[in-house]
Amino acid sequence: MHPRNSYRVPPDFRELAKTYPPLKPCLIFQGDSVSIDFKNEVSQRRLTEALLYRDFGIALEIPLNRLLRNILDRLNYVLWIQDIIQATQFLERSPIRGMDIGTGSSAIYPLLSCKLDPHWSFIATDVDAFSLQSARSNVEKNGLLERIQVFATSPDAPIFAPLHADPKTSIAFTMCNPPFYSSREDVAASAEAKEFEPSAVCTGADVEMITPGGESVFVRRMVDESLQIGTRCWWYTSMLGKMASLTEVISSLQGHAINNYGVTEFVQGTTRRWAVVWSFGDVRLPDSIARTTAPQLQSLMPPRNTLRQPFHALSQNPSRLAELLAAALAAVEGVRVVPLDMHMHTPNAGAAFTVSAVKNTWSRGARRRHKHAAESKGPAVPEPAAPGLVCRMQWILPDVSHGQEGSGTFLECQWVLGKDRQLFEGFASHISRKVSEGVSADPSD
Ligand SMILES: C[S@@+](CC[C@H](N)C(=O)[O-])C[C@H]1O[C@@H](n2cnc3c(N)ncnc32)[C@H](O)[C@@H]1O
Repeated sequence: MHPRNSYRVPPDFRELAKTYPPLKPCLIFQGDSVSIDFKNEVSQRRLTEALLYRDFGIALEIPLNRLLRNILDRLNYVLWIQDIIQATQFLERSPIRGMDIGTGSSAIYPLLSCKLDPHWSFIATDVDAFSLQSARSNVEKNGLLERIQVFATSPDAPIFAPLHADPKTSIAFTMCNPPFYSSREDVAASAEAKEFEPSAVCTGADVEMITPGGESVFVRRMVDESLQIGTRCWWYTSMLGKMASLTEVISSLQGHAINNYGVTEFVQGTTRRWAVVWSFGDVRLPDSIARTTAPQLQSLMPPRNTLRQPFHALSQNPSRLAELLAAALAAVEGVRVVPLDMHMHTPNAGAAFTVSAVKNTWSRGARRRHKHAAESKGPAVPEPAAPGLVCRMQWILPDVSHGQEGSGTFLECQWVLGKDRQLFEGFASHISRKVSEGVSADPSD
């Protein structure tokens, strides 16, 4: 579960019903304990409505013939999108506009997101007339008509129809909980497999749950379409309910040479869901957002954007480490180095710098080419204006409260911006080597 998801423990149903009286008839009293019947569709909906009302001030009516099983996984997904935007907001300043593909009758993602962040707005699409009407009414009931635009589309139209309709529109992200199954038989087979799960109520309409080829085909259509939309959307994302679909979507991204992507896993009880993110921009996500530690997913993970080199010597002398790092950075020609106050964000962070480089000036080959150009006195080649690499270099100092990983001293290089992985890895290894040389030459340890 996402660390900011507050639903780690079951609610006090009695108290909840006091705040939201329509839940009262659903309460089941057994001695001192109070619960509800999770297999009862009405009870489930009242519980979801009650939590949304109490915790987010959202007034919602969930029709009995449409899906909204629980909000825990919906909240997990919204919080992960928040993480992505917050980590990369140096480019996408507020206001932030997102698009929810297949918003459903509740418009749950736009409502939750807009209640959590007053700077966010949404385009919310769907193909189902009933859901569109119900979504509009829920948006209106919550006074969010100015921030959530409900957009009717059709199954044959492009999935990102609103971006096609207006080529000037650009957005920060897309999100989607796609129809999951490929057919009624697929729904039945899945229900059978879940026979013994305690809360296996699934009462969606066919249009919500079924799409030709299932979720994998739907999301791979998104990948194909995103090639045309490109950087008019910074972060394309989708939820996935089957591990096999995740494998197929990642393989589609790799097939299109989309290397700026990430995967996360949402675990809730025995249920696992995944979400995938990709981008054509050059902003790189921290590994904490784009990679999971789940062993069975490692083969699907993108390469690391954070490289760590252990340093045991001088671990008791953070100010000397800071000097060595500053000196190694200062010795690289043509890079801009800005010191950062990382202590505000990471308690065990030592000295930290943001480094921007227009091009490779540090490798032996680059230095040789530079010397040759200077000697030949030919016409000056204009420098590119934008940096080809931005990264954050910092010391991570021992911190016993952070378990094993926090118990050593590391030089960390986090890729923040750029298209060229070799440039990033080459720079990280150059600085690491220079700092190592400085540490070895230092008589004080
Ligand atoms: C699994 S439901 C998700 C509903 C809601 N987002 C939620 O999480 O509760 C999938 C939704 O996608 C809609 N849908 C199906 N095909 C679509 C398409 N091509 N474009 C937009 N929405 C579509 C369905 O009508 C349905 O509302």
